[in-house]
Amino acid sequence: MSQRKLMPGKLVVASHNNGKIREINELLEPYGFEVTSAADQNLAEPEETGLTFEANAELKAVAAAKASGLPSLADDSGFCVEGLDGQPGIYSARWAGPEKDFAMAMRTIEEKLEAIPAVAGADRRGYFVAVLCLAWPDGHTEMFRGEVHGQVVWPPRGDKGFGYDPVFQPDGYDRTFGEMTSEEKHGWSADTPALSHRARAFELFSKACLEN
Ligand SMILES: O=c1nc[nH]c2c1ncn2[C@H]1C[C@H](O)[C@@H](COP(=O)(O)OP(=O)(O)OP(=O)(O)O)O1
Ligand SMILES: [Mg+2]
Repeated sequence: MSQRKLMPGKLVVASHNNGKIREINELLEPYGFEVTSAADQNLAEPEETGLTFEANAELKAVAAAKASGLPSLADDSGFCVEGLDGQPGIYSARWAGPEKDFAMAMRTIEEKLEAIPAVAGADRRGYFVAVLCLAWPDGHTEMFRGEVHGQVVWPPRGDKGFGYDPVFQPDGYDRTFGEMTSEEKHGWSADTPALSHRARAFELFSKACLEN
């Protein structure tokens, strides 16, 4: 299917996560959209019944585009730990429970890694995934995936980000995402074009769908 450009105008960020909404707003900033979020618009939070990041990103984007009548950009993301066979993965938000307790979710990861017998040695590599899906009210969608690989560190460090940021140290850096400003997390201050999973997916999205 051919790629469709997104014309300047109103755009819904189909998310209820403030950390994500803030980052996506920063990434969209240069393009001059009139951005609102699904949270601002009181749109229902769809049940994430998909078994992949792609399926959940599409379901959130399509639901918001249908409900708002506006192009809608959803992000489905998560943290995958190699030693835990990719968990929590698509269940990353759910591991934090209804109270969105990420201190607990980070502790759960560490406890599961520490429970792995020393002979095997826990594989502490991990990576974030973000899939961005843009949906138009007529049902057309475009999808982009970004990943960033690194290590799970313990104890958590830094309070600048959200979610699992304090326990993730990207390859080539000695600080966690929790210790980075959002400019650094996006990759804007380094010579890499994009660093975080979200910034990497966004870069593909902007090249395909936005006027650069
Ligand atoms: O850059 C990140 N830094 C730290 N943690 C992150 C990041 N990106 C995703 N994560 C974790 C936390 C989040 O809660 C979950 C995504 O779950 P996910 O269902 O995609 O988002 P969500 O339920 O929080 O909000 P919503 O679905 O309304 O967009 O993975
Ligand atoms: Mg969610």
